[in-house]
Amino acid sequence: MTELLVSLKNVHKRYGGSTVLSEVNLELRKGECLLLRGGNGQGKSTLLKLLAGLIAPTSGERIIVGSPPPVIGYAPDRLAGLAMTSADYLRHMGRIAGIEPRTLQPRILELHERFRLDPANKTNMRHYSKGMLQKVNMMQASLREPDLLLLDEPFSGLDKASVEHLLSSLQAVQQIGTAIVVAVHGDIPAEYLLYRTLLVRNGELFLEQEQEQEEGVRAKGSPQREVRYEVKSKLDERQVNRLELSFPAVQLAPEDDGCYCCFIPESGLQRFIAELLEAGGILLSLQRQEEEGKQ
Ligand SMILES: Nc1ncnc2c1ncn2[C@@H]1O[C@H](COP(=O)(O)OP(=O)(O)OP(=O)(O)O)[C@@H](O)[C@H]1O
Repeated sequence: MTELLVSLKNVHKRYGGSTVLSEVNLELRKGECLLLRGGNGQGKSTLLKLLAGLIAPTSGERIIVGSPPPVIGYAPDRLAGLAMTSADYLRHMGRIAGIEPRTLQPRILELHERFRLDPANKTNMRHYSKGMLQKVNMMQASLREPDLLLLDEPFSGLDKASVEHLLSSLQAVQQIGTAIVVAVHGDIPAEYLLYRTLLVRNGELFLEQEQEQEEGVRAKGSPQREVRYEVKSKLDERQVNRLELSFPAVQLAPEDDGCYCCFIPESGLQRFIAELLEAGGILLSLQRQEEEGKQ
């Protein structure tokens, strides 16, 4: 399995007399994406804050793995419109986070470019739209190139094009090995992201699904294309079981020559290969396929 970053072991959280989370056990690994779904007041934000280390469990443990420990970026559910520009805000936050000025400035420019905001915009953030504030919120969380990115309702206030753009940015972030946890109310059109979904209900976590979408995130007007990889490998039974457990949505089909073949969407390839090799499997061939997607 890929590297463990953070785990919660038998965590309970109470506010006053009321229990918000009970017996939460959760492991987050490099490069994975976890969607936390649930209605209002079910405990999603509380869980994100526990993972971020911003609040302590009432009982149970939060374990951080690695030396140096993983960098964690956290974007709360909303950012207040402050009387400063986005670049000034990020400069402040970067200094507080201990980023050196010569690294900070290019990082701020890069994040403005990634989230399509103008770094030279002199407008105060208090005049920003909800969507623009949401972007600055995520830029703040991404300042230190986090190993784990925790996002609370990042899509609220974003129009369709911005949601699609954010999803493709998250895909790029996941592909370089960053783990992402996103709290949302409903479903998200998370094409290309390989993720598993946990439902937070009455303080407990329920595994919903591991989702693998093969349709691409599409820029308006561009042709719709699906990219996937045909992976052929030599695996024993134990290795097949391990891969099936980690990637329930992927079918490992036995071939006549005793090898296994499966199709992996581009977004999940890196994680799948890492797991296959770590389990001791032998990679025989990898073939890229690109075809017209369905309308
Ligand atoms: N600091 C706090 N003090 C007391 N109660 C709190 C505190 N923070 C959260 N709660 C309560 O804990 C419960 C879970 O809140 P939380 O914000 O984690 O839910 P949520 O699933 O994120 O909800 P939403 O989707 O509405 O943001 C709610 O009943 C909330 O009122």
